[in-house]
Amino acid sequence: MHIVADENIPLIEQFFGDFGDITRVAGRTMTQEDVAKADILLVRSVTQVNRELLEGSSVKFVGTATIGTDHIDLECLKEAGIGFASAPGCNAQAVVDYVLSALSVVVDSRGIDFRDLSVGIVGVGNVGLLLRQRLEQMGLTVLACDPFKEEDDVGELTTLDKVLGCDVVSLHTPMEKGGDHPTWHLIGDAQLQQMMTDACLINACRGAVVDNDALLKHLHDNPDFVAVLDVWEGEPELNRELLDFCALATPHIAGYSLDGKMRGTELVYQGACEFFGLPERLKLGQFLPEPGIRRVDFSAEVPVHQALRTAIRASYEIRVDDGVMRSVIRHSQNLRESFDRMRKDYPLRRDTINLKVGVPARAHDLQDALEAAGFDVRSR
Ligand SMILES: NC(=O)C1=CN([C@@H]2O[C@H](COP(=O)(O)OP(=O)(O)OC[C@H]3O[C@@H](n4cnc5c(N)ncnc54)[C@H](O)[C@@H]3O)[C@@H](O)[C@H]2O)C=CC1
Ligand SMILES: O=C(O)C(=O)[C@H](O)COP(=O)(O)O
Repeated sequence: MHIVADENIPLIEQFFGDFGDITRVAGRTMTQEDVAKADILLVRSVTQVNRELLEGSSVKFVGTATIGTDHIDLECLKEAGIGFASAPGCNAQAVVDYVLSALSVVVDSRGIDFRDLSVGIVGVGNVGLLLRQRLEQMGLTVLACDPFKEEDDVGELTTLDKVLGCDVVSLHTPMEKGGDHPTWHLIGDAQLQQMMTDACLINACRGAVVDNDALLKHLHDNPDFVAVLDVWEGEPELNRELLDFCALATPHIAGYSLDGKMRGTELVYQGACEFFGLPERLKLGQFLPEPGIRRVDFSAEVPVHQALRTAIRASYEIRVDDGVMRSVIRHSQNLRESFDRMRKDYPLRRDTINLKVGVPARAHDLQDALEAAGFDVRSR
């Protein structure tokens, strides 16, 4: 078989080497010609997989090493009898780490405790549910809405209107233009007006879930409003003025932990094995390297809130990514190229669970709080 894969998906040679020969291509500019002779096509979020791309090709299976599938014309694949797999939940942990790091900056800037915050979650799927569990265990007030979920499965649900009343609103829906509950411009002028003037909006799902023009206007009119954007309407293009108004800005890297990326490859490998009736011979565990920073230790005297902030940022520091983004975009002559370059060259980052946190055996509150935030807590 012939496999055509995006050049930025890790471990393709390791997982797909036994399937056949592999050609790597640039995902953003993938053409009909690139995929013409492929049996298996492996993509990321930057490749639009549609009728036009697949026309006349021999593709039998498409895998996307992503959670989101809005770049894939699923109807077209179904009609053509092409097998498909995505990677549900692969980088959910990384997105939750991203939101926790953003929240740590918000609480610092306000001089408050995490537990003083109410957080509204829009979309309680793999990311939203994990976030909810983490935040509730950490003692924050959480409201959530999701028209497709049952309370028995994801906990108490409320309306979007109520969620918009929280101190922080975090978006975790797919990008969907059609259906009964579309998410395209789910947050527009009317919804922003419903939020508190000093509320914080976090978007780490898809850019167009927020009307970016409306958000920019809102930020102009409400200087205390806080926007944290990982995803941008029309990316890799983005509005430089909007970036300047954001409290934290990153280039669609919320899910970019090494663990999340590699898990994405493993999941599409599993999907391909199932589709072609082949045995699964490989497991991700054999490829994941040891984490760099392995352990931080706290004394019993460290206040819980401070230990949480320190551990969260030792694991993932959103302000570093924000600083890189501002500097790169400020000097960029070519926004598209710069945006994709930051993503391609993204430094190695690990999921929170890889960070061991040492805590004295008698410091039970500290242990509980750090475990709630997702750390591997070792009592000593
Ligand atoms: N910035 C990044 O690096 C990443 C972004 N993403 C994006 O985040 C999205 C969410 O990820 P997951 O939680 O894993 O997806 P998921 O599919 O597990 O959950 C999405 C949830 O949103 C709900 N939903 C759909 N329409 C809604 C609406 N109108 N209002 C409220 N809820 C609605 C669904 O019922 C579902 O429970 C993905 O679709 C993807 O686009 C995912 C991973 C990384
Ligand atoms: O999984 C998703 O959905 C995402 O948004 C990915 O983190 C995006 O990564 P790329 O596919 O663009 O590398």
